Amino acid sequence: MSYLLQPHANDCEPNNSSKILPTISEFHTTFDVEAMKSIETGEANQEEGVFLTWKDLWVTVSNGKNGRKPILEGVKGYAKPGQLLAIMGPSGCGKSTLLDALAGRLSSKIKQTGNILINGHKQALAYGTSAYVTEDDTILTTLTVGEAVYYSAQLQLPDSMSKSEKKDRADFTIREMGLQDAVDTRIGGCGSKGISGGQKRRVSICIEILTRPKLLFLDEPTSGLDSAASYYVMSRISSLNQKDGIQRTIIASIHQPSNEVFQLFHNLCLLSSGKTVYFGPVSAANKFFSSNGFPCPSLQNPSDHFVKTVNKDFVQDTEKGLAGGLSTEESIHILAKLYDSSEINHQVEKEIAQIIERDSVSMVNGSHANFYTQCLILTRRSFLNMYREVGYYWLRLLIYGALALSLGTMFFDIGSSSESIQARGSLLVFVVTFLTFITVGGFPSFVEDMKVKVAFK
Ligand SMILES: Nc1ncnc2c1ncn2[C@@H]1O[C@H](COP(=O)(O)OP(=O)(O)OP(=O)(O)O)[C@@H](O)[C@H]1O
Repeated sequence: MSYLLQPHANDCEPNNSSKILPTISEFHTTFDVEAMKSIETGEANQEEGVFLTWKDLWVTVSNGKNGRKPILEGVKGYAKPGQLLAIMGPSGCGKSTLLDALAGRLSSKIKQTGNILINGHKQALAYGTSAYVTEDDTILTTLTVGEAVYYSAQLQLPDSMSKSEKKDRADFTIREMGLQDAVDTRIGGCGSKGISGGQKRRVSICIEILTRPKLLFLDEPTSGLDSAASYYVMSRISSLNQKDGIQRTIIASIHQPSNEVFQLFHNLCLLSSGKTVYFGPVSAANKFFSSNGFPCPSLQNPSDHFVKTVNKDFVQDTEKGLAGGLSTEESIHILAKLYDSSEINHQVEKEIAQIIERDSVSMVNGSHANFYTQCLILTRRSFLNMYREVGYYWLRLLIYGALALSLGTMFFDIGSSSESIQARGSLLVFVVTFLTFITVGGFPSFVEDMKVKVAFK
């Protein structure tokens, strides 16, 4: 298992330039007791990873009176344990839709046909086997990194695990994502600076991998990050399998990976207007493009070249051009046709057939905390959030104090005559109305809290 202790050559955190490579002692703490236990007992090897295949996948949406508009047009592909698949393409080509379809998250208004098979069978993903990291980081900004992950662990992990085991899992996952130095730092948001964008992405991923899912979907994991931070986030994700011994299947939609990030992926699914232009090994993509008349110019990032070649949103300068001065539309059409008849496509079809034919174990449903524990944890987390939010408790307390003082002076010593009954009534109506209106002010905070709770499902 010596490879487990090999740090990645460029594993550096951009916000912490003094710490270019983790020290040996850090690596020893990263691969701590939990990882070693699961590796020693062979726990990870006993359980099979998730093989995902999809074929003839069509996704359509209603287009008003004009019938239905296709978003994905008969795409196919596969994802295997221990491998990273990148879904790439120009904006609006259907990356998120494909990811949502594979994760079973499409809304009921969207129609989907075709075969999506998990371990060769049509089955729903069992609880705890998959996780989906959305593009937006839905984390409570008032919590520290440690608190956010620990509360999540208490909510998501089963009651059969003790509190200390949940804490250990949370600590281990934090170290896995390289967040140990930021554990006591608040997440922060607009108005209160907290952890960096890259760290925020890693906290979101941390929360999602707490249940040790074997299938991980990531929607734009590097959006909004500079190239160094993107590399750091993606290299952490790609090294997860080596760290805890779980052979994860990782599928990520990604916009503009740097060359270093691109090389971390095993397979590439390149889409254009919902059609597959290329699906196959990342290492073979360059050869496929160059042998078909679209060589990557020297000094250009291959992934940029692929996306640029299949992007028809902007008029290309055909003189400078794509191969032979073709329009982008024609180039995409040619590439898609050449791919269909290519050896890579045949290999993909063979691979899909082999995955479907394999003998596979059906997935076991995991469990999460029971209703009572969830209520308790959510109340505690919500209280902490409101306690730290200045505008929630403390500003209100100040307003209530000022109001009590002014009402007290106005209605001081109103006596016990019959006129005072009317004054008492007015006071009561005013106080009730005021309290009702000020309660509405707490609604935005409640909505934020709701988003985080929904994200846990
Ligand atoms: N529910 C929907 N109703 C109508 N059109 C939709 C719906 N969902 C997606 N689309 C359309 O499908 C296309 C693909 O959308 P999708 O979000 O998958 O693209 P994307 O490749 O992820 O884009 P980006 O990279 O910009 O996030 C877009 O043109 C979008 O407008």
